[in-house]
Amino acid sequence: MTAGIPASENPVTHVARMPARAAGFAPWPEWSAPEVVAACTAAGVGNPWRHQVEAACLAHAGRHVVISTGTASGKSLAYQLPVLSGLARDAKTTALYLAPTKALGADQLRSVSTLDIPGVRAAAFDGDTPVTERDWVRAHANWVFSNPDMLHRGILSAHSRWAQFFRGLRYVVVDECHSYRGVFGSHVALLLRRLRRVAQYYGASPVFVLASATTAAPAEFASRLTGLPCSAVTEDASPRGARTIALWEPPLIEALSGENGAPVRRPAGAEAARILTELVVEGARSLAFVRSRRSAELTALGARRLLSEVDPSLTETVAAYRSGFLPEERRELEQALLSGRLLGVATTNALELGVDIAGLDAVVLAGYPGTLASFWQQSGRAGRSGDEALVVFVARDDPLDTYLVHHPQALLERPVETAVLDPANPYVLGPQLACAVAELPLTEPELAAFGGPAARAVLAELAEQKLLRRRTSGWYWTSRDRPHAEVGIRGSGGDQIAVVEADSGRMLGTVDPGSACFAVHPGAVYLHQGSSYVVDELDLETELALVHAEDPDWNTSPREIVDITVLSTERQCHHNGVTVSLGEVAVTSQVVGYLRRRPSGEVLDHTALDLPEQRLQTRAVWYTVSAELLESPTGSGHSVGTGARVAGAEGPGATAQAGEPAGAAAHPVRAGNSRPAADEAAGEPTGTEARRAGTEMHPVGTEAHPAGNEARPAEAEAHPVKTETHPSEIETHPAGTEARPAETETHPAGTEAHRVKTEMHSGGAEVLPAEAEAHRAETRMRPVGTEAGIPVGTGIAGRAPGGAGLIPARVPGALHAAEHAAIGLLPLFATCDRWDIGGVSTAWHEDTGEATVFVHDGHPGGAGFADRGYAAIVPWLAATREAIVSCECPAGCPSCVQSPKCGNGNDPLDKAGAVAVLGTVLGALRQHGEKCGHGGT
Ligand SMILES: Nc1ncnc2c1ncn2[C@@H]1O[C@H](COP(=O)(O)OP(=O)(O)OP(=O)(O)O)[C@@H](O)[C@H]1O
Repeated sequence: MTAGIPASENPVTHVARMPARAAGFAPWPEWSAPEVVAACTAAGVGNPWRHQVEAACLAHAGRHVVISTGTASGKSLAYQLPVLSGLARDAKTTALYLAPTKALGADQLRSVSTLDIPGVRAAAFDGDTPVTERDWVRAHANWVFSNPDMLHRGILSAHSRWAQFFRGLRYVVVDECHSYRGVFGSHVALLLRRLRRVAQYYGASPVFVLASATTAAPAEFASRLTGLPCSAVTEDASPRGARTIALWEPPLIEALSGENGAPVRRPAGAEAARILTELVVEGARSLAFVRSRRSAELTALGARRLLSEVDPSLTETVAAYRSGFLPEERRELEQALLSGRLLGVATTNALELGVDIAGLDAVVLAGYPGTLASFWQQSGRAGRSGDEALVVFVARDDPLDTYLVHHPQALLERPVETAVLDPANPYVLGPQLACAVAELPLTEPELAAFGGPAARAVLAELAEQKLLRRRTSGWYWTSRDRPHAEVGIRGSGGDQIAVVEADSGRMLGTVDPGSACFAVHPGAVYLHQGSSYVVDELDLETELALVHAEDPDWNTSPREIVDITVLSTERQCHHNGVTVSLGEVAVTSQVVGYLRRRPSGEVLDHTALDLPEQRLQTRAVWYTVSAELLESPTGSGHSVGTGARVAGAEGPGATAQAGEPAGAAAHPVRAGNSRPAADEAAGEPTGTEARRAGTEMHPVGTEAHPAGNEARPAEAEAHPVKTETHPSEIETHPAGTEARPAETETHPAGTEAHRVKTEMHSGGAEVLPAEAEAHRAETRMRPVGTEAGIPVGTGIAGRAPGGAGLIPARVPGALHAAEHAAIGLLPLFATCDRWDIGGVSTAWHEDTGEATVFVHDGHPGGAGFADRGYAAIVPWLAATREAIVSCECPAGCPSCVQSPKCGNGNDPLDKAGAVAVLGTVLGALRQHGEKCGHGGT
């Protein structure tokens, strides 16, 4: 695969081999219904694997259980066996199956229906179920396949029509439960509590059977999600072929320079196309996972083009995942791959779930899929018993990907993360409690399931709003209208902005109101099911965005101004000049214009916009560094380029910063992003989504924004996020696309970027104890000290930390760069997408009185990400610093400190300064025994 690549450009940073595993069997449990065993055997499952039997027996015995094993390990049988046996034995028994996507639900329904067990009447009840069939399902189906959205709007809201179904409810299956994270996860957690309450009302207390990709602490997570004590089955006894995993960092392209003259790497999608070509030529059946549908098309196209040069007869063996796969199309694809008619398929993560493809020869992942669970789920598609399989992880231009290819242990040896959710978020609790009370009056003893005191406070507020009434016996819904339609469980709630095609009147999707100015501002490019639209008008009052179909060869990225205010500080620790805090903040932002950029990164123009200010009240983690510590020399006596100028530091903004440090406070640097960043697969069935890519017109740079369009480094297109918010289950794609940061335009700062290299010194690059090992690993892979001009191995464990040695003019760029990278790395600790979070950095903040870097949740009320950041502050910032140091670029590029969505055009950014600041902050935290946080995952 690396044939033809000069040794000096070898993109492979690490190779690992995972041994084969033999199957472990267990006998069919004696309680299994013979007809179920017969049907499974006929379907090819002769003997169940041990973990299947273990989980099935727990469920049968009435214990809530989560099965958390690898890809294609037969998790379905673990719940099918007890459920089907129960249904076959007792005519009154019923079961509910919930999937995060309609497609997965349809797949599972098909698999159950194929077994054709007498007495089992399985049926779907989702947005696609025709109204004429719904009555039949309610009256006759004994296994209902649905999704959380439909449970919320279509089942619980009208539970009396489901009385018979609820009376017999013995099992609730929650499939792919690890996808219930963030705000969506918090909603689903409360939704399941509502389900339990309603079931109880009809006299049922169902057993919950959850299936999950491998995650850390699955029992804990399942218990948090259901509110019930759950056992976990994690010993995977399915057979697996041996796999070789290669980590691949695309080389820098000499001839191209990006934003501010930064170097540019070969796009991961193009690299994946090349690898896929090689694999197809070798006759290997392969899947390439990319981050967006457009990228899937481009990758398949690229591979076909390359194949036409090598062996034209092979071009037809490569296909792209097409949007909106129907179950039959999935089956066709599975068959085509199985039979060898197709050898290579480029796909989004929509094929991660609900597809029975395993035992492939190779899987290519272009870009980190966001979570380790997804990484293993996708790479698990490769591996045939008896044969070697290959997994290639290709890094995108992104700090997290850079970190991972240089720290293989973080990818290959870390326990899979626990999904983060926060059912106590008042923004989620409020609407959920309103629905709960509207379903059935809520009594005092029931409060505990909804968070006790937090629920009480929210109920008091709802009572004040006259939505419900408090009586001695509990809380009662007063309105005749049900609140359900107003509550979007995949977003932050509130009235959604409808995105409508003006000509046809067709509703394409909905956008969260908080994201509308970013996602569907006038002029924005809006993607829906792979098609492109341009927004003509956004009317926030009538909650309408009018669009027309157009596929321009440019993307849009909004620019915004932003401010952040600390509302309360909940936790705080001080460490000699460094303070780390966790609390509530108000982020105000205003989209003031947008850039049109070509996919190459070339900026066409800037258009001003007049849109209202948005306010986001959420949670943030922030750290401050005293001026003394920033300026004082490093512990080793070296200064970090005192007097050095960073790229962009001479721009207008930087000059203002340099001259008036206090002025920086008025113009904080906004970084980050946000929004319900459900995986593409998660949003597959329906959904809306939006992304912000923010920007700021103020001197100091900005990164993203709550939900925005943004430049996606490798694919030059927006990263799809979806939210399921509408009963009709319309699927939408992230509004907006945006250019890749790899700008081809020449930037005056580009020349400066190289100057910085010679001015960097070792100071601030102190290596902290826990990082020493990482450094050693890194040293093995690349000669340290030749990268980025930043020597990295100078630290001494336990030494008193020094200052950052920065002159005031460098502080904004250093903090800005540290913030960009920190946002990129938080997903490693908080199971969020970098789009779920945002950030602001400033050389002086009026609430803290010091240089401050904020990283905040992008959802109202927070989704638990900032809390994870606080808990894992030391490993998080250490990884951030490592990611920057690992990148060989001289002065900052998208692989380390540049953000694709930086509103300020990544200016100023001071890579060496960021390393110095992070080294100093870590030094202070470590010196005080890491009392802040708990050390992370
Ligand atoms: N005991 C078994 N023996 C042989 N094949 C089995 C056994 N159990 C399941 N299978 C087969 O393994 C394949 C994968 O099963 P299934 O889809 O249930 O796995 P999964 O763990 O849910 O997969 P995913 O990781 O995609 O969610 C199916 O084709 C199924 O028929």
